[in-house]
Amino acid sequence: MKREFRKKVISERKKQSPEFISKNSSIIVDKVLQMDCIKKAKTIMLYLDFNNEVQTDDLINKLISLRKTVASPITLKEEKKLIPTQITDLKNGIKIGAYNIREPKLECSHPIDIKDIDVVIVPAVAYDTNCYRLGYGGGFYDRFLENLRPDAKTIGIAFDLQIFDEVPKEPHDAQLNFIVTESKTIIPNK
Ligand SMILES: Nc1nc2c(c(=O)[nH]1)N(C=O)[C@@H](CNc1ccc(C(=O)N[C@@H](CCC(=O)O)C(=O)O)cc1)CN2
Ligand SMILES: Nc1ncnc2c1ncn2[C@@H]1O[C@H](COP(=O)(O)OP(=O)(O)OP(=O)(O)O)[C@@H](O)[C@H]1O
Repeated sequence: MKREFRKKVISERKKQSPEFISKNSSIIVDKVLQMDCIKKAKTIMLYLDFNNEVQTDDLINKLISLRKTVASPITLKEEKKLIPTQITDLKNGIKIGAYNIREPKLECSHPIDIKDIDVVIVPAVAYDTNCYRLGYGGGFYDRFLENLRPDAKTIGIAFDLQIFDEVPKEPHDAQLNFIVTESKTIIPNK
């Protein structure tokens, strides 16, 4: 169920043009920067995009220039773990990591205590209209989000084509506080 759904959405997203991806990413980034929880946050974790995900480089640069502490995950494939690690410079502090996804170089930086994170901007393959998320199938974010401070906020960013009335889900699947797309902001209805 999850597998086929994933494949379908990933292939649909892959078909989008570079212009579509960059134009809509920039709309989404502007909306995220207006959010209250982002304005208030001191420490923000967000992903480095791959495979036509909503692009985050501009958002990272803006948050750094606003003097936020910005962290991205280092992925430990075997342990199925994400290590949030500070980024101070997207140009020099990044290398290619697990699954060919860019990640911070640990030698240039240091891990961030998960309890210091105020907001996490989460990647996904698909979301439903009640803010449940379907990821790539590693369970990385489900495990990670369980250990956040209870008052930390989670924001999913995605294109409209990734939003469905319902996605296949299991009891461990995370429900986020907000989803932001190029056309709307969604909050849970229950
Ligand atoms: N930008 C970004 N970073 C992220 C995630 C994400 O969704 N987006 N992840 C969200 O959790 C984690 C990585 N999760 C992933 C899990 C599986 C595959 C994947 O391509 N699997 C292949 C098998 C590849 C292999 O084993 O080498 C497959 O399923 O065919 C990719 C990413 C951590 N970092
Ligand atoms: N909190 C958790 N604790 C233990 N196992 C988990 C947890 N979350 C997920 N898993 C396991 O990890 C595997 C992948 O989960 P799932 O298919 O929900 O991943 P996903 O949310 O799509 O991926 P990701 O979070 O990496 O983007 C499943 O076998 C699931 O049982």
